[in-house]
Parts: sequence; structure tokens; C-alpha cells
Amino acid sequence: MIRVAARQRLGGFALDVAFEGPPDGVTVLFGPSGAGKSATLAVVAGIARAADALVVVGERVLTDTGARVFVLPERRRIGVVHQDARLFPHLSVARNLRYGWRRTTGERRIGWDEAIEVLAIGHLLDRSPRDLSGGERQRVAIGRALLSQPDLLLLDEPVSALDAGRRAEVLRFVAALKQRFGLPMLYVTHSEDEARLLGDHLVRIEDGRVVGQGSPAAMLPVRQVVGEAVGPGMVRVGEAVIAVPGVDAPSGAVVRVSW
Ligand SMILES: Nc1ncnc2c1ncn2[C@@H]1O[C@H](COP(=O)(O)OP(=O)(O)OP(=O)(O)O)[C@@H](O)[C@H]1O
Repeated sequence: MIRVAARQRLGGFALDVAFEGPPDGVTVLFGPSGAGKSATLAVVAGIARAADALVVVGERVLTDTGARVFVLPERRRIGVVHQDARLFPHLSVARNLRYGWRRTTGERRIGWDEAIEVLAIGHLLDRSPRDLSGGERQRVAIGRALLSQPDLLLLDEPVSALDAGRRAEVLRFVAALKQRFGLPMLYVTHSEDEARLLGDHLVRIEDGRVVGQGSPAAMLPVRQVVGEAVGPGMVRVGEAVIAVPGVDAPSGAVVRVSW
């Protein structure tokens, strides 16, 4: 279980949020630009010190202002992935990954080879970040965060700087990560498609406040969409391939589904 509560004044903006997320799934922070999503992540990561905050990840209390608990950011065992990959440009992909690996403070549960395999970045190890596509760069950034053995992964709009094709590619890897490692993630987005595709729990934030939370299916309006069947029960809708039980059209067939 992840528990977050934060009250903080940022200039003229007041952040006042409280939510819980599942222990091994993706909690989506969803809301328009300027709603306070990144400010919330900063409190969770310990980069921002709110006047009044509680951050609990599993058994660990990372911030509890009432009890004067504040674990330093580098001791939180939290991995962060930003919109731009922020890799070290002078280091190879392997050395960028090694940076994460060396930052481990607890036991190692995620293996070096395993992370590289899930993210399919083995062939990139000797390259410079400058010679990678945007999607590859993001996969390496996720790998670096993962190899530091985080108890929680924060993803702040990790695909919003990518074009549609690359976006789909990276989303596929984030979904694979979720399946493989069962690591809790806080995923910030204002894309309904990403929220539906990855979210187990959705927290809607507007103007610094939580205005609703629940399953993505319950929180987002149902849409009738046209997609393309890609296998039994699987339909491609735009960038996403979604599971739609009961769809049994031949691959390539155009189908209408509720999503
Ligand atoms: N240090 C600060 N001083 C003053 N205002 C701030 C500060 N940090 C953030 N804000 C304001 O707080 C509000 C929330 O910002 P935040 O970056 O959390 O939004 P967001 O939901 O992540 O938006 P986006 O989707 O555009 O990234 C914004 O109005 C922003 O201008």
C-alpha cells in the first residue's frame, strides 16, 4: 500500500491532496496541466518538503511531519523517470545503468540481466545516449531507475515528449514491467488512454485537490471506439493494444468496442 497526504503552499498555488494506492500496481495521477501532479510527486520523492505531509510506502514511513520523520531523498528507495530521460550524456548506456545499480541501498531483487531483457536494451549497452531514439532513451532511463532496486517507481509523464509510435513502444514496456516485477508505480499523465491502459487505481487531481479516485474504468467516461482485432480478445485502439474479452474477430478486422 502507498499512502500519500500533502499540504503545501507554492506561491499562489495550494496543494492539498490525500490518496492511497495498491501495493503492486499502477496508481495514475490524472489531471490537467498545472493541477499539482508533479508537485505531489516531488513530495513523495522527498525533493519538496511540505509543511504537512505523510508518505508511506509498504511498511516504510518516509515522511510524517507530525512525528518529525523525513527520510532523505537518496535513502527513500524511490526511482524516478521524467518526461525527458535525463541520462548522463558522457556515459555509455551500460554506465548509465550501472549508476542506478550502484545506488542500491537495500537488497537486490531485480537482476541486471532481467531488467535489460524486459526493456530490450541489451543491444544498446555500448552506445552513447546521443545515438538513441527518444523511446530507447526512455527505456534506458526506466532501466536505470529500476536497477537502483526501488520500492516505488515514479513516472512523470514518461511518454509525453515522444511521437505516437515511440509512445506506444514505451507504454508496452511499462506494461511489461508491471507484469514482471509487481512493483508499485505512481504514474502521472493527462492522457486518458495511458490511464486506461496502465492504471489499477486512478486519482483525479484538479487545482491542487483530489476530486475523485477509483478504478480507471469507473473514473473515466466509457467511449465507443473503433479498433482493429489483433488476436483473440485483443484489439488495437490507436496506440494501445487492449484486452476485450469476447472479441473473436479475425486479425485485421475492424471492430467497435466500449473502452
Ligand atoms: N516553487 C513553486 N513556486 C510557485 N508555484 C509553483 C511552484 N512549483 C509549482 N508551482 C505551481 O503549482 C502548480 C502545480 O504545478 P505542477 O507542476 O505540480 O502541475 P502538474 O499537474 O504537474 O502540471 P503539468 O501536467 O503541466 O506538468 C502550477 O500552477 C505551478 O505553477
